[in-house]
Amino acid sequence: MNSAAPKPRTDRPLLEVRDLNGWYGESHVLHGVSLDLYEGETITLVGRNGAGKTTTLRAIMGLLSRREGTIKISGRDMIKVPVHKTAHAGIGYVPEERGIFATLSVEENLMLPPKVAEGGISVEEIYHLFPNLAERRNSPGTKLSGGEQQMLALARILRTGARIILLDEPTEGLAPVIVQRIGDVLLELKKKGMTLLLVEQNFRFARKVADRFFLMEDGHMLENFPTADLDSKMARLRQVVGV
Ligand SMILES: Nc1ncnc2c1ncn2[C@@H]1O[C@H](COP(=O)(O)OP(=O)(O)OP(=O)(O)O)[C@@H](O)[C@H]1O
Repeated sequence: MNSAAPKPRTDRPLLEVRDLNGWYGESHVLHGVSLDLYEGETITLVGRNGAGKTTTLRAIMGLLSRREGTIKISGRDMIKVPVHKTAHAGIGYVPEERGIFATLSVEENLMLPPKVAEGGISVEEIYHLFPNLAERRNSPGTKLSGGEQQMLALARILRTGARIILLDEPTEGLAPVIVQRIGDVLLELKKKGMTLLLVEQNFRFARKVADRFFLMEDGHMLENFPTADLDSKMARLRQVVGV
């Protein structure tokens, strides 16, 4: 468990979301969501199915039909930035469905997104971090296991130069040994100073990597607390999330 004392919050968050509202068409889904994410920190959004976790990630990336509120990266307001320029602020999104191109090889999938910011992780480093991707670099996407697809989806974003990575349910449907491997990779990325925003239902996994938990319900952010408080919050989480 990550029980390090929370660092004093005198610095500015790398990602700051204030009073974010989001819509799918006419359907108002996010109601004033706020969160802050500090450089090098990992936070996890938790909540029932339909609470608005994925929508929060999509709203941050500008992938909703309508959003209102404040989203700042390093103090720069992103709401008015065109969607195709969002990634240039050094933020990357790994969606739940992973989006691996079945007919392309591992390496082609990896090289597909352009580099959008300085300091991306090199292909050599990526293959060092994910040795099974190196072994399978010429295999087509169709031949990859779910775990390999998840690693490739993450690796592909790391190469772009993103320093803030939004990861939607990275362990969903994966065997325990692969979940463990993904946890180790995320801890490696934390050591490299990456800033991570996870959506995750697997608490045992999340407590290993997250510094704080953010609890959502019905499109609202209820509260956040450090991972050290997770045990004392379990009854509340059972009530809100149904774990
Ligand atoms: N493309 C869409 N069009 C319309 N409504 C949507 C769409 N996607 C999600 N919703 C609705 O938005 C609300 C929030 O969904 P969201 O996917 O963000 O929840 P979640 O907390 O990520 O849960 P899950 O784990 O089930 O994905 C739900 O009521 C859902 O039905």
